[in-house]
Amino acid sequence: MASPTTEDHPPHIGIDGINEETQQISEKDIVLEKGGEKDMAPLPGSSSIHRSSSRPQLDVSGAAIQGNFEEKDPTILLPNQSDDISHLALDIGGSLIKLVYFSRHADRQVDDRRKRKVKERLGVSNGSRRSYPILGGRLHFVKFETSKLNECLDFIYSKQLHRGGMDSRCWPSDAPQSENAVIKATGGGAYKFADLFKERLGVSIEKEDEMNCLVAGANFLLKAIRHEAFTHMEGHKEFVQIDQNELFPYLLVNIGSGVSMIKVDGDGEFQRVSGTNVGGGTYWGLGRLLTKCKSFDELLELSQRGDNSTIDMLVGDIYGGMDYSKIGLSASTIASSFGKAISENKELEDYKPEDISLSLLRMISYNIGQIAYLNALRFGLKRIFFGGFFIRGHAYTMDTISFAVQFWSKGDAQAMFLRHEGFLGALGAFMSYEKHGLDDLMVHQLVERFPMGAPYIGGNVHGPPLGDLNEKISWMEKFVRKGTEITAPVPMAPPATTGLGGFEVPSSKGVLRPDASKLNVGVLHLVPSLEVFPLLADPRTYEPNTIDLSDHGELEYWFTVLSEHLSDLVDKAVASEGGTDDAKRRGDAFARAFSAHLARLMEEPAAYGKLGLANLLELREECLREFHFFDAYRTIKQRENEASLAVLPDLLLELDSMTEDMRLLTLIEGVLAANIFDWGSRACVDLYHKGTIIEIYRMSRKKMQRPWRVDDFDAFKERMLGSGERKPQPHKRALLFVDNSGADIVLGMLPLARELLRRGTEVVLVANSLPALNDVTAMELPDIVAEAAKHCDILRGAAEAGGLLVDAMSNIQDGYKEDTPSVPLMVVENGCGSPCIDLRQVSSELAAAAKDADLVILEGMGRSLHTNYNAKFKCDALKLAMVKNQRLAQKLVKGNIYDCVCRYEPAS
Ligand SMILES: CC(C)(COP(=O)(O)O)[C@@H](O)C(=O)NCCC(=O)O
Ligand SMILES: [Mn+2]
Repeated sequence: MASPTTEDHPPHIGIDGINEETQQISEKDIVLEKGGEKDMAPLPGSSSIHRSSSRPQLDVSGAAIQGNFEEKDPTILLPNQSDDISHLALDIGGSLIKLVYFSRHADRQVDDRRKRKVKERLGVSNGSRRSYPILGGRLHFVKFETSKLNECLDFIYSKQLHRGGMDSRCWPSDAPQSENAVIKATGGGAYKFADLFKERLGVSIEKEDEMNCLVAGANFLLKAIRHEAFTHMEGHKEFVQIDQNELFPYLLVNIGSGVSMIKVDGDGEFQRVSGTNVGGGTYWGLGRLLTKCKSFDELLELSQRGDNSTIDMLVGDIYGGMDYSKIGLSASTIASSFGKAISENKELEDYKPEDISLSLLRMISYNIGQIAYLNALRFGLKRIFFGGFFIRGHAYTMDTISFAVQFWSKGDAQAMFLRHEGFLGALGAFMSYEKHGLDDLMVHQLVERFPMGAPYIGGNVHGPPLGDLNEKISWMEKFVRKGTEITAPVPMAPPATTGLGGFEVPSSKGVLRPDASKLNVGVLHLVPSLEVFPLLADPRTYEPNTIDLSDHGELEYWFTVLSEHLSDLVDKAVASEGGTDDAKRRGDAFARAFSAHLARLMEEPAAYGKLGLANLLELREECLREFHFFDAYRTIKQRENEASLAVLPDLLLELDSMTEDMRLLTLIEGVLAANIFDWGSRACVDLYHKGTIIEIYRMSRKKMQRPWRVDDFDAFKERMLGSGERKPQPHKRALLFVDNSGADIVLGMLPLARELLRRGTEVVLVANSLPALNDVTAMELPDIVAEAAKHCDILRGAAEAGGLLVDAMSNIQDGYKEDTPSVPLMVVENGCGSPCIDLRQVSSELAAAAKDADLVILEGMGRSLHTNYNAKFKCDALKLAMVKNQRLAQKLVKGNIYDCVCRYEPAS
C-alpha cells in the first residue's frame, strides 16, 4: 500500500484539514501558555477526550426549573452560574472553518393552570431527565471558507458568540466581558489563527486535539441523531438505523485536506490506524493546477460534465474494447488513472477540464475507499463511516467511495456517510466543554429543523443573522432572485452502470449548487422533556410515516398538492395578522422559503433525513412559524367552534334518547362525519363554499352508512358493550388524540369522550402543543370543554374532577353544580405542532398520562392515516378518520375520497 501509516510518520503525511504549511506553524504554536507552564497538546490516538478545567463551566448547584416544570423547553435557573459560558466551538481546517454553537430557547413563561393540574393529577415525573439539568436550546452548524476568516470573525462578533452567552436575549450583549474568555477549537487553524482571535475578539483559543474531537463528534452524531448515517449506492441514498449497542467498533475515515482513518472502540476509545496524504487537498490542489478552477466547488461541479475515459486508461483500452471478465473487470473499469495521457501525443490544453476533474475525483475517491476497506479488513471492522468536507454531500463522490468498498470487499463491507460530515471536529470540540449536559442526550430529545438562513451562512451566499426576522425577510427576497436554481427542481436521472466495472459517467447527475452541502444540516433543537410514547408496542420498529416519499411518483404528487395549497395558505396567514403590509411581506417570504425547501427536497428527497409526508406537513408549519405566523387559522377555528357549540345541546339530547348500541354507532359516525372540517384538504375547502358549517355537517352525517371502507366497528362495539349477557370491564383510561377545531372536536370527539366518561373511563384529550392548520390546541381546549360543559353534567363533573374548570365555570350559576364524584376529563399537550404525530417524540405530560391508559383513540387523517396507520400499541387502539384525498383513498384503502376508516386493534 502506497500510503504511509502512523508508524512511518513521514514529514508529508496529511492530517485532515492541516496542510504542510499550517502544520509547520502548528509545531511552534503547539505549546500552550497556561500560568507559565507548558502544556503539550495531546497526541493523536490518546485515549480519552480532554476535558478542560481552565474553561468556565456550568455551575449547576442550586439549579431549579423556573416557573412551570412541564414547559416544553423548561427554563432552568442556575443561580450560581456566572454568565461567561461560551458554548461556541470551532474546527479551523485548511480550507473551511466549521462553527458549532448553542443558543438557549427564548423563555416561554406561561402561567398555565391546566399544566399544573395535569402535573398534579398525573404525577408527571422528570421522565428520562438526568440528575443535572440540561438547557433546552439549539445547536447551530455554520461554516465559512478559511480564506474568509474575517467574515467568520464578523459573524461571531455580530452574534456575540465569544462573550459568554449565546443568545443575546439571555445574556445581554452589553454584559461585561469575561477577562479570560476562551473558545474551544480544533484543527490546524486553532494554532495558526489563535493570535488573530485574541486581537479581534479578545478571546483565547483553547486547542482540542483533532482526533479526539472527530471521534467525540462522530459518536455523538451516531448515537443522538436518528437519520445521521446513510449508504449511497448508484445514486440511491438510504438511511441506516444504528443500534447504539452495536455501534462499536467502527472505522472512521475523515477526509479533509488529508485523510485520517481511526478505529473507534467506544467513547474516548480509539486509535488512528492509518491515513493517506492523497485526500481533499490533493483533489483541489492538483485540480486547480490542471483546470484553473477557482474553487473546490467549481472543480466538483465541473466533474459532473466530465468523461474520464478520454484520459484514464480503461481495461477496454488494453483488451481491445473487451471486458476482462475472468478476473471480474469490465471494459469500463479504470486500469490506470490518467494512463491514457502517457500514450497520446497531447498537451494539457488538449484535455477538457471537466474530464480531468472527473478523472481526479475518481482516482482519489477510489483510492480512499480502497485503503479504508483494507484497514477495515485489517481490524475486522464491518462498518466504515466516511466524514469530512471533501465529500460535501456530493452524490458521485459517495457513489465512487461506496463502489470501491463494495468492490474490494465483494459486498462484505459497506461505506456509510454522515449528514453532518464536515462538523465532526467542531462538534467534538463543543462536546469537550465540561458539563454542558449534552453527552448523553437521547435521540428522542433532539428535533432537527431547517430554518431559512442558518444553513446558508458563509461562503458565497450570505444568510441573515439568525433570529432577526426583518433581515431574514429581505434576505429571502434577495436570495430567490439570486439563487434561481434552488427553485427549479432537477429531474433525477436513473444511474447508468456497466455491470462488472465502474460507472461510465457520473451516475448521480443533477446540478451541484455551490451551496449544496450547506442545506443538508439544520439546527438541532434540544428538547429535554420529549419522550418516547410508552404505549408503542415496539419503539425500535415503529415508523410514523405511512407514505414513503422515496417513491418518486408519491413525492411528485404531494409536492404538487402542497405547492397548489400555498397561495391559499399565504392568504389565510396574512389575513390572520390583519392583512398589514408587514404581514404581506412576511407572507411572501414564507412562500419563497417554503418553495425553496420543496425544490430542494424534490431535487434530493433525503437531504434533510428520511422524508415522509408527515415531515413535509410539519416543515410547512415550521416555516410559517419562522416568519412569525403563529396561528393562521385562528378566526376560522373560533367561528367553527361557536357554530358547533350552538348545536351541541340538540345533539346531546338526541344521543341521550338512544339505546346504548345505537348511541355508540352514532357517536363513531359523528366523529367520522365531523372530520370533514379540514382546512388542509383541497377537496374539503372547495366544499365549504357550498353551504354553512351545519349544513355540511348534516350532509356528511347522512352519508355515513356502513360498512365503511375499513370497518372494525363490530369488534370495537363488542369490546365496549360486550355480547349477550357478558358485560366487559370499561377501560380505565382512554387517550383521545383529537384533531380539528369546530365540529370535529365539539360534535365528534367531545360526545365520544362523554360516552367513555359515562361508562367510568377516565378521558385524556391529547391535543397539539402548537397550532397547525385548523387543529385544536391544548391551550384552546379547556375553554371549549368549559363551554360544552355548560350543557352537560357529565362533562362538567369530569372537567371539574380533571381540574379544567377552575376559571371557566366561575360564571355558571351555583344551583347547576352537582356534587357527584366523577372520573376526570383532562387535557394534555402532545408536544408537537403538526397535523401528524411522531410518537417517538411526545411531551412528558402525554407520556405520563399514557402510563395508566388502556385505550388509545387516534382521530383524523394526519394522526391516524398519514402517520400511525400501521402503528402497533400495547393497549387497545382505535383509528378513526375520513379520507379526504382521492389518491390516498385509492392507495391506502382501495377506495374513494370521503370514505371512512374505523380500524380497531386490540392490545398486542
Ligand atoms: C393536512 C391533513 C393531513 C389534515 O387532515 P386531518 O388530520 O385534519 O384530518 C390533510 O388535510 C391532508 O392530507 N391534506 C393534503 C391533501 C389534499 O389537499 O388533498
Ligand atoms: Mn387536522
